[in-house]
Amino acid sequence: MGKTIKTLNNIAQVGLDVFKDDYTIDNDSANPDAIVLRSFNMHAEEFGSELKAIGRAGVGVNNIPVDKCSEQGIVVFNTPGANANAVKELVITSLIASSRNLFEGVQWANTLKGKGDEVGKLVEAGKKQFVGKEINRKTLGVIGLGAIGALVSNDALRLGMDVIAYDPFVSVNTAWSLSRNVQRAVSMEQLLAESDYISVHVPLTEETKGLFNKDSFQNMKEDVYILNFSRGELVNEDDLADALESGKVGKYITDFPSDKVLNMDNVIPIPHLGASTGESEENCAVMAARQLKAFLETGNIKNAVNFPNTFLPYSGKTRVTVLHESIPNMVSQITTAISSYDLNIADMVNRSHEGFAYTMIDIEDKINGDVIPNLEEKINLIQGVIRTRII
Ligand SMILES: NC(=O)c1ccc[n+]([C@@H]2O[C@H](COP(=O)([O-])OP(=O)(O)OC[C@H]3O[C@@H](n4cnc5c(N)ncnc54)[C@H](O)[C@@H]3O)[C@@H](O)[C@H]2O)c1
Ligand SMILES: O=C(O)CC[C@@H](O)C(=O)O
Repeated sequence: MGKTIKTLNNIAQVGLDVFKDDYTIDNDSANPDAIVLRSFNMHAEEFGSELKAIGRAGVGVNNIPVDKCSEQGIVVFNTPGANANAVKELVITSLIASSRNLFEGVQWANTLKGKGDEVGKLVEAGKKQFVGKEINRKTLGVIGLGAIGALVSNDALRLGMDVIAYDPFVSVNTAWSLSRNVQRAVSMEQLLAESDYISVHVPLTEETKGLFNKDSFQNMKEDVYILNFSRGELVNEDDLADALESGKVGKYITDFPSDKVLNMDNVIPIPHLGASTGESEENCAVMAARQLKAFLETGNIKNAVNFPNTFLPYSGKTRVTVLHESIPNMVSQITTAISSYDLNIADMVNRSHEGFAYTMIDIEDKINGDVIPNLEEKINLIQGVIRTRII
């Protein structure tokens, strides 16, 4: 049966092209099978009964009510690493450009328009206002060593910086990709105390909201430069205003300007350009679309943030997929329901992730279409089952 995809932001065409044949892209649909978005804020959205999956073409999912989605059996995907290079390039650019007062210098040079032959003389006289500092041999503190933090760390080392990093949950992938010359901070406090520049690359969660506050600013060196390409809410803006005013923070470079921050001195506001390259937008769109398509057609889950990665080779016969709570005795109740229709199981998989679980069971043959709604209903009645889909 045909499926409807709705987009809530501009999504690169090459990503939308993944949805061919049986798919319709309908941005007015009130009840799509899946939604693809970037930074659109979904917190006030109602979900249609057909909505099975949301694909975030990007990394941060703080714009999506993930808990509500889990409870309603809507799988939320993101695209880890797909825009990391784009963000890294802008972080490194901003690190150097802010150290050299490039943004302020360029802005000032533009004010000389119309000064005719005087321009050369004015430039030479005025440039002393913009004397900068070099990043070579300075210390960069990287908070969050995921896809972006690891790339930033490695490149900063290549540029001659010392790098100290903090991430209590560092993944095996990062550990493999990270230069051994990145120093591991034993605590946030150590990183804050030793860094001339701090770049933050953690998700916005209840735990990380306000990570930069009065106490953390106090721990930092005088005149530290902070780069925030993660999310604005990681920083307590009232405390930031004081830290900028006192000179504790020399510059705040942010990809997430707010009205408050725009009114502070020594802020470099960037209009959320971190992931805005053609390459990154295409990578994210294609990855999000492929993951959604695979899930809709086969039930396989890759890169969901609220349900476990789960893969079972798809035979094209009948597959029963069940999103459920991670509690005892679920698999046996589901298989009993299947057996009650005299159906033979060919293969199965069960995975769990932070309180939620996913079971996929392949039936030996294609099952009769009339059985499907009854079997679905029977499984849905099992306590702890969130959503059953028979493909
Ligand atoms: N500016 C942009 O356009 C842009 C683009 C991509 C991502 N982002 C933001 O950057 C964030 C990081 O992206 P990523 O691709 O590197 O994500 P990622 O998931 O690969 O890495 C995040 C890292 O943060 C670590 N972490 C979590 N909580 C932490 C804490 N309290 N202290 C230290 N480390 C902690 C995790 O262990 C993980 O290694 C995203 O969540 C998103 O908010 C912004
Ligand atoms: O879509 C974008 O341009 C930004 C995405 C970025 O904030 C992310 O979290 O991946």
